Amino acid sequence: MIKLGIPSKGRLMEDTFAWFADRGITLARTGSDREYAAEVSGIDGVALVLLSAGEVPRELAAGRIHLGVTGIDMVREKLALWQAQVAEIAHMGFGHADLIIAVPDFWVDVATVDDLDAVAAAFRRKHGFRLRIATKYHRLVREYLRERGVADYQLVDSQGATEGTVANLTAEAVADITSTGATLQANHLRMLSDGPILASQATLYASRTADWAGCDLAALMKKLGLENPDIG
Ligand SMILES: Nc1ncnc2c1ncn2[C@@H]1O[C@H](COP(=O)(O)OP(=O)(O)OP(=O)(O)O)[C@@H](O)[C@H]1O
Ligand SMILES: O=P(O)(O)OC[C@H]1O[C@H](OP(=O)(O)OP(=O)(O)O)[C@H](O)[C@@H]1O
Repeated sequence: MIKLGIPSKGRLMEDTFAWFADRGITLARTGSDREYAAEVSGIDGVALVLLSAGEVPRELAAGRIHLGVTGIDMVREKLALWQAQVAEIAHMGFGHADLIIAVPDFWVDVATVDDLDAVAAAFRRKHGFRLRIATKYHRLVREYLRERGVADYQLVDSQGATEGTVANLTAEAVADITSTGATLQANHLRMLSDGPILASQATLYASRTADWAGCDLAALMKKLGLENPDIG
């Protein structure tokens, strides 16, 4: 059996169901709204596992699921050497979101990462502690700022409602996902103009560590109209 892990709720789940339905595979939740059980029809040998989008990378890396749907941001944040552990099979064309850094609107002198760097040094001298950036994307933000030579900052962990941290005075800036920009605007934040740290969308991944014996991946790929991936 190929174990296919998909997000258990929300738009990501609905859009995943629709993406597979367009290709002749019906995924459906069974039981009550609260029961995380599901079934697959239109192809044999595939079992569905419903789980949080954030857990899909770990389950793929551990080989507990063969295939999984989640955002590119989730995989690159959670798996250090993601290419060794998973293969990107298909970008699915939904769940588009950009990981960005945003600062308060009234920081009129800060438009770019270079400006943020300058302000960060001044901030530390003035306040005696490093400028705080709230995020749940620790790995991606650290990597990005290191590559740009920004060092005078600290990350503050925020697993949700990240844009609220500035008004709550627990951070001076945020690094989070944005789609329409409405949440940033409502919280009086403005993204830096350098472009996103990462452009994410929902993606179908295959595990390189799972035991594929007895799994007919070729049949599934054919049904989905995709090339057979090299998962080594
Ligand atoms: N506003 C948005 N528009 C489009 N995609 C988004 C948006 N917010 C988050 N996403 C994407 O949805 C995926 C799941 O994000 P989310 O943070 O909701 O996952 P999660 O925390 O694992 O979910 P759960 O609430 O089940 O724990 C990520 O890949 C992210 O890029
Ligand atoms: O640019 P927008 O269209 O406004 O979307 C961006 C928001 O969507 C996500 O939050 P989500 O609703 O998933 O909740 P979260 O705060 O728990 O992450 C993300 O973390 C932003 O807060």
